[in-house]
Amino acid sequence: MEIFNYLEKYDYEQLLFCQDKQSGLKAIIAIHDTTLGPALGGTRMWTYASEEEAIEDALRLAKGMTYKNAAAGLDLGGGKTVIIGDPKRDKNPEMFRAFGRYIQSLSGRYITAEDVGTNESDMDQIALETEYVTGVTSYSGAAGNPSPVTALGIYQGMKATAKEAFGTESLEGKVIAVQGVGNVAYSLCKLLHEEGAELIVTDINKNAVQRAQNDFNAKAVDPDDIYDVDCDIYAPCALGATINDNTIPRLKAKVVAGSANNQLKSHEHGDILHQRGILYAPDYVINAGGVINVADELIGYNRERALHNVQRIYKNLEQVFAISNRDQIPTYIAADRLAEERIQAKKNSRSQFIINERNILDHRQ
Ligand SMILES: NC(=O)c1ccc[n+]([C@@H]2O[C@H](COP(=O)([O-])OP(=O)(O)OC[C@H]3O[C@@H](n4cnc5c(N)ncnc54)[C@H](O)[C@@H]3O)[C@@H](O)[C@H]2O)c1
Ligand SMILES: CC(C)C[C@H](N)C(=O)O
Repeated sequence: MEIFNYLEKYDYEQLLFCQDKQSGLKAIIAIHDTTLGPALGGTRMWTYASEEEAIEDALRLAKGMTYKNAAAGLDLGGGKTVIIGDPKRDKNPEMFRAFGRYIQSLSGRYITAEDVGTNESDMDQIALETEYVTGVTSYSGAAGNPSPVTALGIYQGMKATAKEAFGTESLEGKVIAVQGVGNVAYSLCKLLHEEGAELIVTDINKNAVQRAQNDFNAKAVDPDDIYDVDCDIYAPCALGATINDNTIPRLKAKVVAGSANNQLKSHEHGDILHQRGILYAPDYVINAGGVINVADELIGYNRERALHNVQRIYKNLEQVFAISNRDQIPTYIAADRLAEERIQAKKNSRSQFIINERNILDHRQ
């Protein structure tokens, strides 16, 4: 990968490599854009096949956070970290403390939180070294695990998408295929089950599947079969790029709405969904509940306010569908426009986030 060419092409600000031999930390922090404020984005721990794959993931996820935070109306820029390693085998507290010191060295340009492979205890370790971490449990007024709130946002967004696609927001009796029943999707399935939706689930983790079968009467299929099932809604809630050349022709759903980041393998797959009349709820608009929740920590966490703000996802999606209908464009382009307009408006008055000016962190107690 020609790194500077890539950074220039998608206008990234910064890419950092952090190494700590003692703890085994190998982290890549990508800061995409800090026009709206400090970059907030989670830390993913994953076993990447190569360093290049890890860099690419950090970069793609960081850009997604810029758009997510902008579309959610937050005064925050976009960044993300990936830690190379197996979260089940390679984690240790010292690793997250070393990572915390690297975050601290950025003086607030980047703030972290949970993502796939990391949890509240990891954030608590990071918090021992830096204040620039959210989703922690270790002090009063902490937001804790963002996943249930992300699930609430997906649920709201799925209802808005169903209203657009089926003419009713009710999910009762709808058949919903859920790929990956981890932290977010378990809470999502609970809400869907309570509303009377029929669930078909899959996961590479058999225990996760079993739990969904027991708790929500879900039907289970093998991981690769989820694309072929007869359903109304496909909810990708595992990893990214599952909307691609191989899977689109197999989808029976009229709606794609789930929690995974970077669901489209590339932009053209958003075009193909549009041409086929499959309504796509842009990933970073529908899955913003978690970041809206942890961002509230920065101004003194208030659960009621955070949950109230998460309800905005319904309206944000209505706005995306309205732009898409008005301009006859795919929903992913409509969402990008929404986010880019907000960033551009701010850019007209100032560019990068510099810590020594008034900003969202001023409220931190
Ligand atoms: N946790 C949050 O608050 C949050 C917020 C926004 C977006 N997201 C995104 O939502 C997705 C899920 O996040 P999570 O926190 O629930 O993660 P998680 O790790 O708890 O759950 C993911 C699940 O997907 C399963 N999985 C992985 N590959 C699979 C495959 N090929 N087929 C089927 N199942 C597979 C895993 O076994 C796991 O159970 C991720 O893409 C994450 O980036 C999460
Ligand atoms: C809680 C958030 C800061 C991070 C979350 N994993 C996301 O992708 O939105």
